[in-house]
Amino acid sequence: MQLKNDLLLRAARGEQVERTPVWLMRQAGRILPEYREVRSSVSGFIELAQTPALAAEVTLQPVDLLGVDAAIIFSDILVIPEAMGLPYEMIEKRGPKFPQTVSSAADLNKLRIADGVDDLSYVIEAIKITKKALNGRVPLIGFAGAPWTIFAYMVEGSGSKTFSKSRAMLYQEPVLAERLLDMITKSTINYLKAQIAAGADIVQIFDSWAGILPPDHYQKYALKYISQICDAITEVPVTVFAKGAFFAREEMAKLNCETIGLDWNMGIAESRRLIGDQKTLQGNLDPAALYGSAAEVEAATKRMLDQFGTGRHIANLGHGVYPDIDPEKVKVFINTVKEYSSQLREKV
Ligand SMILES: Cc1c2[nH]c(c1CCC(=O)O)Cc1[nH]c(c(CCC(=O)O)c1C)Cc1[nH]c(c(CCC(=O)O)c1C)Cc1[nH]c(c(C)c1CCC(=O)O)C2
Repeated sequence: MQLKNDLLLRAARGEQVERTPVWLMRQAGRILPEYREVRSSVSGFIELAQTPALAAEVTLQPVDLLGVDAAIIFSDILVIPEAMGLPYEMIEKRGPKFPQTVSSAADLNKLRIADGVDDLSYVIEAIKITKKALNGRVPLIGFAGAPWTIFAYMVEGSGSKTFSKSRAMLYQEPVLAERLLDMITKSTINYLKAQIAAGADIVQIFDSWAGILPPDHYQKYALKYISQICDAITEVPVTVFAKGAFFAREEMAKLNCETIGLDWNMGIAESRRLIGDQKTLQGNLDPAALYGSAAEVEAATKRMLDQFGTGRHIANLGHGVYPDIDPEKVKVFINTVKEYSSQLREKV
């Protein structure tokens, strides 16, 4: 179906756009009272994510209520370990927890490569329902975690300040680590292809824990596998967001992807210089900027847009929106992008 608003896809491919498209990482979630209401009607996050009609409903909320230029399917990156045989729990106010983890070949031998269709049929179903309900209004973003970030959760069993267990495995058991990374990569390719077949118009790979690896390990244990995913996904544009990987920007420019996400520590002009003009850049307002007054949010958003200019850009925050941000401030961010980026193009 022809999309009515395909700004995001055109910007990703480097085509001319009338204004900069805008969406927010983690837009489907706790910032909206409407989300919390749906969430409270079920036992918790996992039940919500596994009930396709409700997952579709909360995916649509930011499109209807905030006016973003894309929907992102409501799910989590941790559905992949679960589909491989390592279930997770989501502990209220604390985050994800894996009752079992991977620390030996015996643990790894119990896992399988996810096929992405049968194992994750609830996500696929949610995508189909969402696409129908969107009726072409905006594109739908599919996503997955990057292999390194998924590996880190599977080995560690939860979030961590240092991820020292998962980093230790790279030194102590590199062959085992590579086997696990390879299984995650194959599962992720299957999963992203299933999302695309169900209707995802673009996919994003989240490498949230990129920033804890040294550059040589990032190349060997992270980018190598991201690169395999980028090469395998030929159907739709791909965005790679590697939080904290400022040291890898030149290497990332070589990936077979359309868009590179920037976090808020990454300088915009410097990133453009390192990455070149063959990629679209996505980001990168400090998520904490939305704690400012409406006038401050507007000013900060304009400064960001001035720096990106009218080149290849998708506006976003530098990481996910914080749960206690006032949705009104999110609207100021979105509306400023829409209005000011149109004005910038009228000037040239
Ligand atoms: C690292 C990571 C996770 N999940 C995700 C990442 C990568 C992005 C990033 O770096 O933030 C990605 C994710 N998680 C969720 C989405 C939904 C789509 C969206 O709006 O972006 C996406 C894209 C829903 C969610 N995932 C989670 C929630 C909150 C659960 C709830 O409603 O109680 C939501 C809406 C839970 C989650 N899931 C995860 C953590 C650490 C937590 C707990 C902390 C937190 O709440 O942010 C793992």
